[in-house]
Amino acid sequence: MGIGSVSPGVAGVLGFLAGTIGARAVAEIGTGTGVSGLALLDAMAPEGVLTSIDSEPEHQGAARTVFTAAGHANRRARLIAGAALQVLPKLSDGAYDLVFVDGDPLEYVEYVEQGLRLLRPGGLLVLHHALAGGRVADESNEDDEVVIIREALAAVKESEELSPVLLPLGDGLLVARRA
Ligand SMILES: C[S@@+](CC[C@H](N)C(=O)[O-])C[C@H]1O[C@@H](n2cnc3c(N)ncnc32)[C@H](O)[C@@H]1O
Repeated sequence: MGIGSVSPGVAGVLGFLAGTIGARAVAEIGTGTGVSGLALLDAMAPEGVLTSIDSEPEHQGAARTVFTAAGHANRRARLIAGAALQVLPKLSDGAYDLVFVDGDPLEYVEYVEQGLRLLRPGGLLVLHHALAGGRVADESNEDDEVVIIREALAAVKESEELSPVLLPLGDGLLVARRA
């Protein structure tokens, strides 16, 4: 899956979701070069803050340049360099309106668990690559990341706190609302 940015369609849906709920606090796993982050910042409440995690500081440097060029003040993007599974436990319970997952697919089960903890009631969990380009539905495919994504989707489906819909955008975008 690499470090590719979200597609324009996925960026559009992210912006639509963040704008519709008037998001003031968004957490993102996988800053990359800032394509999804920019869509979120553009659509969030004017003083809203994006907290975005990436293990590669140079990716975040590129994202910062994009955010600044678009006119977003530094205080609106809290970029945290580090491994997601080390950073996420330090973020506050129930403090986020939307959590966007676009990090390491091998960690998706833990991201779902952490995302649920971070979201306020009514908040949205959004998982990129949820269909892994059709590989998730191919029962003969047992690649590690595909198996883990299936486990993450099962955890979302089985959670009594999450109501999911799966959108055929990019290589699958799962949106789940926390009760
Ligand atoms: C698909 S890219 C994110 C693209 C970004 N959302 C965008 O639209 O521009 C995935 C990013 O996750 C980061 N990443 C991968 N594994 C990670 C981990 N365990 N912890 C934190 N970041 C990670 C990579 O460095 C990469 O920048």
